[in-house]
Amino acid sequence: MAGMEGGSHNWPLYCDLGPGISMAMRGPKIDTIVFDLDGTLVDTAPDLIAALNHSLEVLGRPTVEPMLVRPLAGHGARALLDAGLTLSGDAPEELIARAIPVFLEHYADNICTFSAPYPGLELALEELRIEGFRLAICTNKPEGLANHLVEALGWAGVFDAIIGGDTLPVRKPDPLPLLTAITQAKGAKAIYVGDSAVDVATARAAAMPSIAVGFGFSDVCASQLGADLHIDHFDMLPAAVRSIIAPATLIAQRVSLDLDSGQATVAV
Ligand SMILES: O=C(O)COP(=O)(O)O
Ligand SMILES: [Mg+2]
Repeated sequence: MAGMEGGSHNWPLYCDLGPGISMAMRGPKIDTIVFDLDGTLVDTAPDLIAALNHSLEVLGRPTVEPMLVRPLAGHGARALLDAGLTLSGDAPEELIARAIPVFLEHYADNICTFSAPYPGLELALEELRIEGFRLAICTNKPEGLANHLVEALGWAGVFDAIIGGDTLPVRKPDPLPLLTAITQAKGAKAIYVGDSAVDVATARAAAMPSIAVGFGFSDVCASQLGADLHIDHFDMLPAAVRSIIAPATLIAQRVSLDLDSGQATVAV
């Protein structure tokens, strides 16, 4: 680890470890893993884009190639409709407003036709549960749709809390939905796992570490999202969680040994 060779180091050594790791060291112990939903737990893009294309057909507009709008799949109905309409001309507000209920009705009726959890997710959740973590969802998807999807996937009871984009007066990147998810899950502190820059910003605003997944909807590479760690497959998640928590525990213990003497140094 950078800066740990050579016997002892002046406080604060944790600065070498990145902002999320240093946040993990302060205050209560991490006991909860909170997940974003669209593009993180579940590949919902096919059903969202099917709802978009249905809405475009109803409006008499041409349908779109899924790959053209996939990066917007985690940005909500309005952004998808705006992009879908713009591709074939204009996207006036009045048309978007008319299309939103059409989109939402079709999506609600077909929420889990093609949507599927990302590979390795269920095993990773089980492993985290066995290690004693609480599990929660913090998504910008409307809460009703989030609950509907979770039930359709057979996940009733898997998560200790589900906070949607309309659960509170504010949504991500405001930290309140993430903090509320932790409180509702009866946790104290979390790592937030997400697929977008908004998710990383939310974790940062809540002073919590984040892990970015590289298989979601973002067109920015996961390593560039500013998260503390990034993973390409859910089988890497339990180790990523441990590697955020373990060095913090290790260093905190070594630092506390020397805090008694008033000399905040770390013995290696
Ligand atoms: O549906 C949305 O608006 C975004 O959903 P997400 O926050 O789970 O990515
Ligand atoms: Mg997302």
